[in-house]
Amino acid sequence: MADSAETRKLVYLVTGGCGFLGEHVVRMLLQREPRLYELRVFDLHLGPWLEELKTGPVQVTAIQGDVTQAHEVAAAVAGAHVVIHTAGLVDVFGRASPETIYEVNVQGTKNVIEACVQTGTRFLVYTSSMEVVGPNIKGHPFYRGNEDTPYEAIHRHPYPCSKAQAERLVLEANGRKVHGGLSLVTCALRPTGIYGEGHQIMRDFYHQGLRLGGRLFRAIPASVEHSRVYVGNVAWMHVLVAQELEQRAALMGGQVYFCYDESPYKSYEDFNMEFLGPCGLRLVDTRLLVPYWLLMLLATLNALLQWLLRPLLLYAPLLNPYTLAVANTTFTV
Ligand SMILES: NC(=O)c1ccc[n+]([C@@H]2O[C@H](COP(=O)([O-])OP(=O)(O)OC[C@H]3O[C@@H](n4cnc5c(N)ncnc54)[C@H](O)[C@@H]3O)[C@@H](O)[C@H]2O)c1
Ligand SMILES: CC(C)[C@@H](O)CC[C@@H](C)[C@H]1CC[C@H]2[C@@H]3[C@H](O)C=C4C[C@@H](O)CC[C@]4(C)[C@H]3CC[C@]12C
Repeated sequence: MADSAETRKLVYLVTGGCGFLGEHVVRMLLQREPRLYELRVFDLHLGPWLEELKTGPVQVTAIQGDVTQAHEVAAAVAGAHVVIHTAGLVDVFGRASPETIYEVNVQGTKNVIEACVQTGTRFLVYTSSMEVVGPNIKGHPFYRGNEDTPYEAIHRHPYPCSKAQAERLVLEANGRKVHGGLSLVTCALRPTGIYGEGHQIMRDFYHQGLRLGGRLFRAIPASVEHSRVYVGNVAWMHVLVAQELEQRAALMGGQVYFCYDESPYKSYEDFNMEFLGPCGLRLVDTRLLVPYWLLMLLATLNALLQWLLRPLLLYAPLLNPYTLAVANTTFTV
């Protein structure tokens, strides 16, 4: 589409816009949304890379703010046509308290919804997660499932519980009257395990491998499959949903969609090795040496150590009972 001033009229707000996914959403909007007039990037921690984005035709507004603070959210939302809400505390390693996870992921989402209602913003896209569905606490596999597949979504961990609550709030808010009398249109996207440029967990595996002399030790059978999805495709999915939400409000409003892009079904560790192998790491199969019960014991010891050391330092290894259970349960969409 021709780049002309009259086509540029939309104001987008991306919360969590400096995060792993958020940054890709910001860059995708600048590349693929020709109607963009202003792009507001709202985050607790603003990245220095934002400065380089301010030289283009779109007004990029960096807003340092906290989604748990309703007034800061309302100020950022006011005047926006579309909100893409990616901000969240993605913590399954015990770094944050359950209360903090709830405060950010649930209360923060409530604040975004109420800000849309109060200021008249009609379109809200929420970044939910596969974990809203599973794996559940019973370790039931979810094999090539979709949004309609029956599954007992029972959770105890603060992160999936908070994502499930937030997603429900977003979907229930669909159809609420916003300031000005029109209806709010909401949609939630459930990415599976995202990978790509800037993925911190992939970095953590890489550095763990370096510490172990270029080796990573297989904890999960290759037969366990996880769906993974490239971050650029997840960003594109968010832009597509945002662009279609107005024209297809009746079809998409209040709906939830898994995000998957045909990335190979592999175990989490084997999938990571697609990238870590070429970086010089190798995956050593130690399952004969370290049976599952011993892994669970080590994971439990890690959790105990984390609890004991908390007053002194943050000990948050990749292996804990929750991450082991999730890694060890097939979840493919
Ligand atoms: N990474 C994945 O595999 C994955 C998969 C499915 C869904 N998700 C969801 O995608 C979203 C983004 O995840 P990510 O992997 O990019 O995580 P991330 O931690 O890289 O990004 C989250 C961003 O939110 C910001 N943030 C956190 N608390 C905030 C607050 N109180 N106020 C304002 N900003 C705050 C952080 O500063 C960060 O920039 C999250 O909602 C997460 O639940 C992630
Ligand atoms: C130490 C081994 C047992 C190792 O295999 C553990 C891997 C573990 C850190 C990851 C296995 C599955 C990952 C989760 C999954 O990809 C989906 C997620 C949903 C998303 O919303 C946030 C990230 C995550 C919880 C992701 C986190 C890392 C794993 C648990």
